[in-house]
Amino acid sequence: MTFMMKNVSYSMKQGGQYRPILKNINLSAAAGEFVSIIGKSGTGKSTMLKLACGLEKPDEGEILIQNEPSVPGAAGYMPQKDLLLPWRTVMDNLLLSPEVQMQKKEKRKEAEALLERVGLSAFEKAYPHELSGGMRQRIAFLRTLLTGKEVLFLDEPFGALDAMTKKDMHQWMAALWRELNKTIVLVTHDLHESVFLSDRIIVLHPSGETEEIMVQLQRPRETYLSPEITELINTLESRITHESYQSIF
Ligand SMILES: Nc1ncnc2c1ncn2[C@@H]1O[C@H](COP(=O)(O)OP(=O)(O)OP(=O)(O)O)[C@@H](O)[C@H]1O
Repeated sequence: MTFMMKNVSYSMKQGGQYRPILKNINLSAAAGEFVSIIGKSGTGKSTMLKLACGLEKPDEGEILIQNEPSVPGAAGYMPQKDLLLPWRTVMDNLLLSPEVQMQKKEKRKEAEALLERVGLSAFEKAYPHELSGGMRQRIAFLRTLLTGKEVLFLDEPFGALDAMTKKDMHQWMAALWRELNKTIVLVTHDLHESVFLSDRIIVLHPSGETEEIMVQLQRPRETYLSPEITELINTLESRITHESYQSIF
């Protein structure tokens, strides 16, 4: 497995007391796999990603990226907010990460090629405020890609986009993922998005338990709500709200 979380538990200090957030989590992704994490708000999805990429340490358990303990920088991470620096151009934003800065010359060439590949070359010298929301998210994703990591953790990258732009982004992401053969773990609230993009979907319950649903739809997938897609979305919705997974804490 390219990414693995084994028996991970994590609690957080809230109001002077530690409260368990994640309990005994087991999660993995094989090389080139696309895995989504869904679940009610506050169940700990973003926390799971921060643990996965080494930004937080678990109370118990083990987290491995390509068979090595996860440390910051072992994987690519795209946080919820795109965090493009407003005073830097698109190119300068792309070259921002410390690991990219170390090989700036090669990475600039790679960045140019990536911009070309996704049709954004004309915006190399633009500033973030000159871009649409969808473009900003594309640039933020390219910045994560430029780190050259095999495993990428994406926290709700399309959450703030309107429905039409989101649909375009889903197709864009699906095509790019297929082409680049990266391992992607995505947190999302959008069930259609999880079905459209994923090989496997993990439902994180308020109890801290997880449940796994395989998506066996052929690729490339329909962008409209076909009966198969609708059925899967309904299944996911019923799993998220399932009675037997009420909080045990
Ligand atoms: N800095 C913090 N200090 C204390 N508690 C926190 C902190 N950040 C998050 N939490 C708590 O940890 C729990 C999990 O938060 P997290 O953001 O991981 O959930 P989530 O499933 O990603 O939520 P959402 O879907 O709303 O983004 C929540 O109950 C939240 O209140």
